Amino acid sequence: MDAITLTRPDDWHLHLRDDEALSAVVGHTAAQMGRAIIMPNLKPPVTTTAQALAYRQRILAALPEGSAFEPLMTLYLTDTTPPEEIERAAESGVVKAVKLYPAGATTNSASGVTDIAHCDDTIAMLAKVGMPLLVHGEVTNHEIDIFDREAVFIEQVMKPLLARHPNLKVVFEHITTQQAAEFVAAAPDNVAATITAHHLLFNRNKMLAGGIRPHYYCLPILKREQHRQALLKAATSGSPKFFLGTDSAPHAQGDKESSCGCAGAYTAPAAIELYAAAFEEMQALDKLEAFSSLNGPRFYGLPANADKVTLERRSWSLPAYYPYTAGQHIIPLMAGESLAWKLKA
Ligand SMILES: NC(=O)N[C@@H](CC(=O)O)C(=O)O
Ligand SMILES: [Zn+2]
Ligand SMILES: [Zn+2]
Repeated sequence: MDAITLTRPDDWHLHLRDDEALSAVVGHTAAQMGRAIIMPNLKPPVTTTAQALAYRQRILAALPEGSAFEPLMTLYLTDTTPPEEIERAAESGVVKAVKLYPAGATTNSASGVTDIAHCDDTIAMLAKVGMPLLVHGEVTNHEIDIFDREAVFIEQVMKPLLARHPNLKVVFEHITTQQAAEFVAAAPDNVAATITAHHLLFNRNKMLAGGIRPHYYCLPILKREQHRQALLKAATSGSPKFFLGTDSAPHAQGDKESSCGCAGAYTAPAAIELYAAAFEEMQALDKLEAFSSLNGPRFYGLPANADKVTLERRSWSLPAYYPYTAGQHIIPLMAGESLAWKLKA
């Protein structure tokens, strides 16, 4: 097979940042994706519908001329988000989901939720209006080993949350473990998951063996091979519960290559090509369209994109870097390495 035609994909988990950084990165996603769920972890975070509307305008203003890319906005849940904010969000038609960051779990999560019990009425309102709760699923108890934080989260937070709110739509974001893949596969239809390309392609050896590679450091952290295999199996299973979410998370080179480097992998410029590589590894390219373009809209209650894209089998190399904010570069995942598939322009 030398070409594959797909319904245009969407990215159900994306970081676009703001200002100069936003302008530097948004075109990479807009060249591939019809829509993306935009993460709200700005500094300060996007906690109100009014802020989400204003952020959406800044994204639209930063898009390349003529782009039809549609940003789908989210709110950042805090201990004090009132249920009325969820009603406003639902009425806006522009905010599509609310994001739960356990306080301290990841980049810009300091204002996140300290105890989910504080949010019970607000989460009940989400269930009532049918708006998904997107979850960064890692515990923040620093006594728990970093490689175990997702599996422990399922037991300590996810299961009690769903027991309390059985109809709540939940997206377990960027799953990285066999436990999460199996949990979502067995859960009722109101529970789904996004999977990144990097967690499908790499295990922790890529980051840690033969030298430390900071551009592969992201949260949740890359796990051992057994978990990668479970994610590949889930993504290519044909189950509508699993869909594309790159978690493309740009950070300046200097902030990654540091004695205390930031978490986040930059995959937006080659997003669909990276997923194609993972699906090809499983000889499951025939399952790529459902994962990339159909399952996500179905879960969010939106139509699939009307246009198509074509991937061609053509070897190309990712550049060593992309320009970022003044004087800074971003190093993409697989910088300088080659990929077998290329999206036709
Ligand atoms: N994934 C990451 O490693 N980083 C994300 C935050 C997140 O999605 O947890 C970021 O905003 O940089
Ligand atoms: Zn996250
Ligand atoms: Zn993210």
